[in-house]
Amino acid sequence: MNKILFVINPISGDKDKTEYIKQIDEWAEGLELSIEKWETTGEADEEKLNQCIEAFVPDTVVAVGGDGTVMLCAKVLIDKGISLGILPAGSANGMATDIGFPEALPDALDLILNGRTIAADMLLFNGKDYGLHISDVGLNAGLVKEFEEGERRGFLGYAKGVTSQLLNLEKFEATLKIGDKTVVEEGHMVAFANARRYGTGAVLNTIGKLDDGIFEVYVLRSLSIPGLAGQFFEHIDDAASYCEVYQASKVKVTLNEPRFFQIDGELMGETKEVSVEVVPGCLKLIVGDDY
Ligand SMILES: Nc1ncnc2c1ncn2[C@@H]1O[C@H](COP(=O)(O)OP(=O)(O)OP(=O)(O)O)[C@@H](O)[C@H]1O
Repeated sequence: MNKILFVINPISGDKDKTEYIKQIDEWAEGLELSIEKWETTGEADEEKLNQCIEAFVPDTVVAVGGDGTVMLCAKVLIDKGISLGILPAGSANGMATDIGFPEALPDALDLILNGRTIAADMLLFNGKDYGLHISDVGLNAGLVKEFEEGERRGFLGYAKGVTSQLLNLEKFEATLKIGDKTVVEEGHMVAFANARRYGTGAVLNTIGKLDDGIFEVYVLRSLSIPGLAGQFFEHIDDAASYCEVYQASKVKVTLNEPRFFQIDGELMGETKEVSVEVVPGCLKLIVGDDY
């Protein structure tokens, strides 16, 4: 019998999960399934989830939450051969959108049961932290910092923080060592993309695939209105001068001055150096029909 573990984040997206749980129960009725539900607590979840998986031994784990919940499950499932599915229920559902998971609960549940899986790559940062989606140093990580502080300082504080980030935008120099090639770039952000778009919908590249054994290093050289518009309307001009995209399986980036760094939306503080390598095909991931 197919065993499915639902990992439910009760606070994600500020959404009450009672309706999700009710629909999961109704869906499972009459199907040859053994299901279990487990709620995240926000503390030592990785360790607790590991124990839960060891005890239940599921065939599939389903993240019911946002990108943070997907990431938690992905980390725990590395090299385990257990499929990962998503019921998008966060404020940011970048990963679910990217791989074509439907937002409607019945459709997402149907995909979990009948969908195709791929052997997805993950990214390993500085030899210790895993990422699945998009991570970066510079502008976007600075905005993540303002957002996190803004939650404590209220909306006005947040707006002030974002404005100051954008008004005091300074370029930095980044030396990228990709294989035996070294390039020096100047810009506002260096992003490491296993996928194509941020949770906000902003598209970083149109060539990335989760299961190609490589990732894209995106350098935002300057902020341009056509460039920003392109990111939101998916008309990325690959020959544009405001950005550059490199493909790599391993990269070391050294900055001339420290900048904020974030992995899949989680702020890692300031840094002058980031090394990234791909961990190929380590995650069995359910994807949408059109992915
Ligand atoms: N029971 C809980 N109580 C408080 N925080 C929790 C709980 N369970 C998980 N969390 C926190 O939820 C975050 C992940 O949320 P997730 O990304 O899935 O949803 P989200 O609504 O998109 O959140 P965010 O907007 O913060 O990214 C993690 O920081 C995790 O520690």
